[in-house]
Amino acid sequence: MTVTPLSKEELRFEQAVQDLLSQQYAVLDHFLSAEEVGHILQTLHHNLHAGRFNPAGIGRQAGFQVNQDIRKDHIQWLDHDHPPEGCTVFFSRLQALTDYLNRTCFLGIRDMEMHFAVYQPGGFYKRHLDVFHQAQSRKLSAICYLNPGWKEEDGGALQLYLPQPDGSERTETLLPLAGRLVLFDSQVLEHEVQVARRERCSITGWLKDEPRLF
Ligand SMILES: O=C(O)CCC(=O)C(=O)O
Ligand SMILES: [Fe+2]
Repeated sequence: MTVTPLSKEELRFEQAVQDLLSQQYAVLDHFLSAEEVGHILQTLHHNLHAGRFNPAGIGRQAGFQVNQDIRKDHIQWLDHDHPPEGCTVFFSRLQALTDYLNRTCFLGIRDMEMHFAVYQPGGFYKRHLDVFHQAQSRKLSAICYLNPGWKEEDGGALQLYLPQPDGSERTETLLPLAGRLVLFDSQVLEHEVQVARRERCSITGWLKDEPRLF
């Protein structure tokens, strides 16, 4: 029997699988190159200045509300079947990762929902879980950051709260570095976005085990 060695990409995906299994989150640095991030940022800023972003809310459908004491970012939903200019590479790479997760972990991911997010200076998102009663289909949260030259003093870190087997909690602090993809278990991990001191941009969304109904 011949065994085909894993490609460089598959090796990275395999590491992400191992990290997800062992610690419920994974970080893939350089998921996008600096140039790819630059192209996506151009589209994001174009859409932002064209007024295509809305204040983000919490909850779904009838339960939806905008509460700027809890979260203070603006978002634009993206159609991954027709990605905006510059975003095709992001969606195809995320799809390749999703296919790998389905093949190796039987996660049964069948859909994704993604939006651009912008936190202006002073923006934050307090500690929360990404699943609502109406959105149990969210399996993995996926966030890809678009912030060239981000430094610790710029704030805006993602703080993950990791439950430990002994009942205690460990925190992990991740800077929103350009090209970095963070994946974590949407059902389990509470997290927050610390106050950003400069504009903080990302593509944020969820890998889901139910297809869209419309
Ligand atoms: O941007 C981040 O680091 C996390 C965003 C987040 O938690 C969310 O949109 O639900
Ligand atoms: Fe979240």
